[in-house]
Amino acid sequence: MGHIIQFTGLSGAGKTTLSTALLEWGAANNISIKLVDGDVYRQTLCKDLGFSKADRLENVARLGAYAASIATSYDFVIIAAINPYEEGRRQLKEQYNAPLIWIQCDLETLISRDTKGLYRRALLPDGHPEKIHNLTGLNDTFDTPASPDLIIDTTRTDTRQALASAVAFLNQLSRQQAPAADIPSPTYTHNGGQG
Ligand SMILES: Nc1ncnc2c1ncn2[C@@H]1O[C@H](COP(=O)(O)OS(=O)(=O)O)[C@@H](OP(=O)(O)O)[C@H]1O
Ligand SMILES: Nc1ncnc2c1ncn2[C@@H]1O[C@H](COP(=O)(O)OP(=O)(O)O)[C@@H](O)[C@H]1O
Repeated sequence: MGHIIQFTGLSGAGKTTLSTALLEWGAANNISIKLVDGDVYRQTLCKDLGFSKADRLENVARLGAYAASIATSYDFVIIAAINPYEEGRRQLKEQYNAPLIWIQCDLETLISRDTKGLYRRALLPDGHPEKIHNLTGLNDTFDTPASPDLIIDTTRTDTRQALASAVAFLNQLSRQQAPAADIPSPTYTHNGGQG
């Protein structure tokens, strides 16, 4: 049974970038990792869901159930969703023993990155036809994680540093929960990210 790990973090914080880096690292080190990315599964498994609190909690619950259903086939399954509510995070932790990694980033930096144009739209004046009224962290709830198992602040670190922290965490998790399995140190050479 592989470890299920949950991410939390605002849009643009770096959940997908870090996960992709982890997948590359895993492929290079014979560690099987499956990425369950909220943004992607909203096109399939969760395409009936919107962004109300109830729908976001349902979304995260479905991703958790899916991750659990495939966890025997991988060393790690990463749920990379915004996952904005403590209630949803606690549920994944209790049900699947899934540690929480907070991919943190200042709002100011997110607004300047704005890779998908969502922050620009959320900052439009009321009444504008393109305005988004429920963008997490800007005009919708993001509960501050009360007890994350790891915080990776992408405001101040580049992707390589973020990856090193995540790999160290996975390594520790393997040692704690399955002493026989050890994970090699990172040999990551990707140039993506800032800094
Ligand atoms: N209003 C609003 N708030 C937040 N996010 C929005 C919104 N509208 C669209 N998007 C896009 O949906 C992606 C978030 O999906 P998640 O499944 O991760 O969200 S959640 O965990 O259910 O809150 C998120 O993907 P990421 O940018 O990868 O985080 C956005 O691209
Ligand atoms: N340390 C870092 N870790 C991850 N992404 C970073 C980092 N520093 C800068 N970035 C950039 O931030 C953006 C994050 O986008 P993305 O990974 O799609 O975020 P999310 O999946 O959380 O919405 C990318 O353009 C990425 O290059």
